[in-house]
Amino acid sequence: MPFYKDPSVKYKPFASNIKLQDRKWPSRTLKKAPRWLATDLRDGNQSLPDPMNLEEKKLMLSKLCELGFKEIEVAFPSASNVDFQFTQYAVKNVPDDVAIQVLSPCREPLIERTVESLVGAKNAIVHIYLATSPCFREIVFNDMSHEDCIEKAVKCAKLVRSLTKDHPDRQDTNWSFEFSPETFSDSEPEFVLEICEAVKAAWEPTEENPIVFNLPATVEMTTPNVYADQIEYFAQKISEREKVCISLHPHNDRGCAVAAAELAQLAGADRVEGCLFGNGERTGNVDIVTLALNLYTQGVSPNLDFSDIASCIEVVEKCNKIPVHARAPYGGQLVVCAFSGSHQDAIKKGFEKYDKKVKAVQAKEGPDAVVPWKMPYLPLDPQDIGRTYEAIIRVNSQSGKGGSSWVILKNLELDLPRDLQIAFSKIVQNQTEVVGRELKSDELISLFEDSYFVGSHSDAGKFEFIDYKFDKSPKHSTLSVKLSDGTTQWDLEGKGNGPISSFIDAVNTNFHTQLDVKNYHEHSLGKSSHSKAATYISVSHNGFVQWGVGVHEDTTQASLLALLSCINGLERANKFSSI
Ligand SMILES: CC(=O)SCCNC(=O)CCNC(=O)[C@H](O)C(C)(C)COP(=O)(O)OP(=O)(O)OC[C@H]1O[C@@H](n2cnc3c(N)ncnc32)[C@H](O)[C@@H]1OP(=O)(O)O
Ligand SMILES: CC(C)C(=O)C(=O)O
Repeated sequence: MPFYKDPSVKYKPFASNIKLQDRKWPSRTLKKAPRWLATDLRDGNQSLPDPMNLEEKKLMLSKLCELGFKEIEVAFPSASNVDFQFTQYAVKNVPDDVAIQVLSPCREPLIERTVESLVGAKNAIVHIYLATSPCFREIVFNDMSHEDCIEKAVKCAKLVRSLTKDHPDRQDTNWSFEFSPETFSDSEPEFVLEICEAVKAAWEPTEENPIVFNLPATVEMTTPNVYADQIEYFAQKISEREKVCISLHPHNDRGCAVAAAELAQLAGADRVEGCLFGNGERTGNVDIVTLALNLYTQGVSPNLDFSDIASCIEVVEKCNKIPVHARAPYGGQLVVCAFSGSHQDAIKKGFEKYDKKVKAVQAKEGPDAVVPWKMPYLPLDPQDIGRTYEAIIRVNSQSGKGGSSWVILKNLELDLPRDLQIAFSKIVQNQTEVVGRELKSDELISLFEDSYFVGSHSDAGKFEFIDYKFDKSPKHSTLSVKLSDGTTQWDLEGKGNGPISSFIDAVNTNFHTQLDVKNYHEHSLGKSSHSKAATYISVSHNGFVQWGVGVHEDTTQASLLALLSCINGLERANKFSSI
């Protein structure tokens, strides 16, 4: 098959059929959430290679309710017994404020079976569809005329009416009605209006219980601005607008479903149908997670709760048996991760500034005060959707010092001084090249502890710390320190104006070395009275610089451990011998 040099011989550009005067949507912004309809159990389910079994359907339904959906399309009840029975399960089990929606084609026996499945529901929406576009009328319905199409839709609307709101035995249910002119976006706009007016007249909606006209981009065929124009045109022209709820049902064939849904809401739509993480026919239905969190990050409540996105992903993956893409907006595993050095640097600095601001504002205004989010590379605070900060920064060969020091800070609470960050990042870089992949957090932590002999690794070097005694005098302090290498024990003594200089004196005198302290940093760990001190020291010896880290409840011992860490580092690099 050729990939055409001139595709216009085969594909014609979408001929926009809208003559919209004075369009309003381009200058509007989204200020409130739409009514949402989750169709994971219908459009989502019908497109799965392995449709959900009963247990999976129950799990999905319960998750959708928990997320806060108030309208859920649970099935196509005339398709199978499983769909029928599941609708009855939903009737009995959804909370009273949730409306169950089901779908049927415009085929009378199927409509009857569909409505039967809803008997006993508190709130039910019967949804019927009929394709209206020239392509479908010609190909699927064998040249069905406009008139025949309208007649069929009206007949079915009347049938639904007689089986629901006009049925004397079914008055305990709050019945609503939805009509979808399927393939709306490829249909003649005037014809869509004509068929919807006829269906509306047959149903006779009220302001309190409007009819839902769901206007699907059954197949996405053009740019989202055209869909927005089509919706604005319909919204302008349909009569009794207050008795009509305009619903969107965008598919994602061109990858623009989210944009199309957003622009079409600006154009006047009230409601959006979609699926979690964009499951659905072909490329999927519009992704409701993205739409909702797009609103959230603009400061608009989506009226859906994604505070535990991980459990949402877990349910979606279990029920659909399709993984959520690692780059799916907001939820994807990699979307809050930065591997590259400059991104990590910016995020690390961003968190330092933000945390400082939060502390200052909360000290002034109380612990519940919230600071507006301003963070390079992260449009959403990962904590808001239940993701931990540890996952944000991950380290591979593209990372710089900021990434590995962030992981150490978040896991060990060690706030490494800049020069130590640089020294450690060289060790990390070397290791990522050796293994040829990302280093996981626990590998980085081990690498750090091994390199600087901290924590449980403090015994890994040649010298082990046994004990010390420090006599402070105004002129010259004296330090006695016991070290061991497992076979020999050294009792060293040195003088200086503090424990560090005394230790250096003790080592230089005993081992005939010329150690010189270059850097010293210290901070406390933890907030309790048992908090520890973390000390970072670098020493030079014969032009070679080695960093060491010491952590201990006793500040002096923390410094001595850091010095011993330096000596063990020098020893390991064969740099700890006298000249
Ligand atoms: C865009 C959408 O997602 S629409 C929803 C689609 N979902 C599904 O189809 C899932 C459930 N469907 C099913 O299980 C089956 O299709 C059933 C049980 C409903 C019907 O099965 P069948 O009777 O075997 O019909 P079949 O599946 O072949 O459907 C095609 C028939 O429906 C007709 N049809 C298609 N859409 C509609 C409609 N909206 N209204 C009326 N008839 C329609 C077609 O013209 C065709 O009729 P024909 O056989 O006279 O040519
Ligand atoms: C039934 C309708 C709403 C549909 O699924 C579509 O057009 O994609």
